[in-house]
Amino acid sequence: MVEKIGFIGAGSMAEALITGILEAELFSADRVYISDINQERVESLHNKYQVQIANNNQELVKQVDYIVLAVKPRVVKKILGRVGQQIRPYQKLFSIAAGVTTKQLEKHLSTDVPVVRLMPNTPALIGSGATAYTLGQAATEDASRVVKEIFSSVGLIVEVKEDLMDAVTGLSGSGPAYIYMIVEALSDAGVNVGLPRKVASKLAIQTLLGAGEMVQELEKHPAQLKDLVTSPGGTTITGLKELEKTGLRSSLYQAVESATAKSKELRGE
Ligand SMILES: NC(=O)C1=CN([C@@H]2O[C@H](COP(=O)(O)OP(=O)(O)OC[C@H]3O[C@@H](n4cnc5c(N)ncnc54)[C@H](OP(=O)(O)O)[C@@H]3O)[C@@H](O)[C@H]2O)C=CC1
Ligand SMILES: O=C(O)[C@@H]1CCC=N1
Repeated sequence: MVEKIGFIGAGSMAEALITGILEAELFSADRVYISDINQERVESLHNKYQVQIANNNQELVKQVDYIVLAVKPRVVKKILGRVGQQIRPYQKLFSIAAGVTTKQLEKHLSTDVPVVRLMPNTPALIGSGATAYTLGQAATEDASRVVKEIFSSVGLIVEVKEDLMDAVTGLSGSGPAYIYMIVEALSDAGVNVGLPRKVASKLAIQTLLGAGEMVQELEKHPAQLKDLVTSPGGTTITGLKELEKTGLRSSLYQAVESATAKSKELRGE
């Protein structure tokens, strides 16, 4: 893209997105700007990716077309209180802060600044992210087109109504961590029954990848694919019985529900 993109907050998620968009060659490093209160962090990302350093958030806003707000939800208000009025209608504000609504963001801006609230996830780092977005009141088809172009370069992107953004945060925003925990637990479980750690980890990861790809490619209901693994009176049904007994399904329901509630709480209203 010929436009410039800048990240206010150069933490984990900004790094995942920067890596993904550079890898996808959507932006060159001379068109990507970062600013962060942590100067060590800024230097480290600059050295690693050759992205441009803005001395502060005000400088960044002056330099770029697209501003990605990638700070923790609790500092959004303070930052936009300082730079919000500087943002011009030809620019676009993309916020990835969990819980913070487009209305809350728009309070600090001129009424005609396009705002998009997004919820990406860390696999964007390797081009396998999942992002949902919703448009603010001044965001038109043009904002939608730009968001799709940028975020489809790092994975899947879907538009949802704003009242679903907290649920997205509980499911796919936080979801990679649930899956990493499952991989770790499966690998430990393999070690528990005698497999060497490396073998157990490799098998756990590939099983997860294979099952994920299969459910995506075959477009079958996951229960149908589960049935294919499950021989009558066999090993799988014995394992599944344990997962039902110990409540894997209800644990996941509960995790997504609590994370969704937390997303709402983070907006501080
Ligand atoms: N991590 C994830 O998987 C995802 C995160 N998000 C959202 O992205 C946002 C960032 O999350 P994440 O990357 O994990 O958080 P991080 O804490 O890793 O990154 C935020 C960065 O912003 C810096 N910062 C704090 N205050 C300012 C300021 N005034 N100006 C500029 N930079 C500042 C922080 O510095 P310091 O640490 O010194 O405070 C930190 O380096 C959050 O709102 C989160 O909800 C969305 C999707 C997924
Ligand atoms: O844990 C968090 O609050 C952020 C939002 C989604 C993923 N990480």
